[in-house]
Amino acid sequence: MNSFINVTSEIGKLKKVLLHRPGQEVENLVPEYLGRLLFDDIPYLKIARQEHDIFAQVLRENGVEVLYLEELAAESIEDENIKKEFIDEFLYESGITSEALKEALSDYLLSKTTRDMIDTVMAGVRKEEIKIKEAHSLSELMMDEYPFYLDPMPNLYFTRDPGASIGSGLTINRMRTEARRRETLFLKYIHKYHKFFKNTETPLWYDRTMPFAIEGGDELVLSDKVLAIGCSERTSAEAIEIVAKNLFDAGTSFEKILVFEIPKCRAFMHLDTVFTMVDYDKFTIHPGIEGPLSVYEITRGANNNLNFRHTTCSLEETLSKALNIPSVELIKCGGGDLIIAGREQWNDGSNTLAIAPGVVVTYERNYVTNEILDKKGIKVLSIPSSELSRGRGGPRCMSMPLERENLK
Ligand SMILES: NC(=O)NCCC[C@H](N)C(=O)O
Repeated sequence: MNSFINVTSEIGKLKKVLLHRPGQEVENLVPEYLGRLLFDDIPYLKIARQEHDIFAQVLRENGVEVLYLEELAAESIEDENIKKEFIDEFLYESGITSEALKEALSDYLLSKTTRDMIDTVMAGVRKEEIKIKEAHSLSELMMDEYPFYLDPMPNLYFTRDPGASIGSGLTINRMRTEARRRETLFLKYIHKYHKFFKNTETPLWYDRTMPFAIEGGDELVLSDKVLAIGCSERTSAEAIEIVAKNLFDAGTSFEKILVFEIPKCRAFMHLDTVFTMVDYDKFTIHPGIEGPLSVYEITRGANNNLNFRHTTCSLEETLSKALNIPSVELIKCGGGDLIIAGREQWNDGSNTLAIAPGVVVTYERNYVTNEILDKKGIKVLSIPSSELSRGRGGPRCMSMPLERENLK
């Protein structure tokens, strides 16, 4: 049976991608909760949307079919029973324990069209939006200062992280932080109920119910044989092992998982904050990551076990070996200049989205890195990014490829 997913590289011509157009969830960001919601500043929604629309338009103009998470999610739960199942699960995962509140929120959500309901759960529900009929408990009676019944999910426009396409399957991830954990519910329902997936067989290499954290920004498909996964602030060694085991057990083309141990801090967040592939032999990199790296290789072992090997090669050597080519070129964000690299890295200068070999989408504000890429023969399609960049993610973070052409 066919799968809806086909991603066997980071650079093969992009055919289908999943995005989320920033919505009211961004307007529910307030300074008090920025840190917990993983933002450093508040984007101006109107402009963020214009920028995001340009991103989608650039993709379309280059032959990419753009699908929206919010639309697919709504289409998946149109059936009344599925909608109720979704709401129950969503409220449970949002920590709603009081029966009266659960009822009030369910009624409120069910009174909307499915698409409005999806937008509402994404945006969050403020306390003033609903009335509880009658308080049955002290906690219902005592309204504390916290403004939301359901927290907003402002990170949804980084569709890269809740799931990842690998080969013909998906990982639906367990997000490290509470702030992003419910995001993966949408993918669960899409994978289970959407018509695109219904008559296909799309295996899951990882499932959101598993206890170990993994995020898509750490998952890079270097080729149909080699995966790179960052063991990072967001992704654990245990989850990587499970993904490796499932890929090998299913008899996929993947032969090796390279586990990059990267510093566990926000500046390095995910592996795709540190490097992204832009052409057959070219990568953009965070200048801080060049030195000898701790990399672990996972391969198939005897009796369905995994083999592990620790190496400490340079990034260059590791990547050229992985791709089976004589050498790779590492293009430093900001040309390696301390100030420029610092500034452009802060705005995701190394986080490019390749839409074909040697063709990338980047933020236009990273003009020094963009010029360097251009001089190296890379076609750079840059998009405005004053507001989108405030969420600390670039074009790769804002996109989840569903289908790429296989490389010849
Ligand atoms: N792959 C990525 O690096 N995604 C960027 C996610 C940014 C978001 N504010 C977060 O902290 O999760």
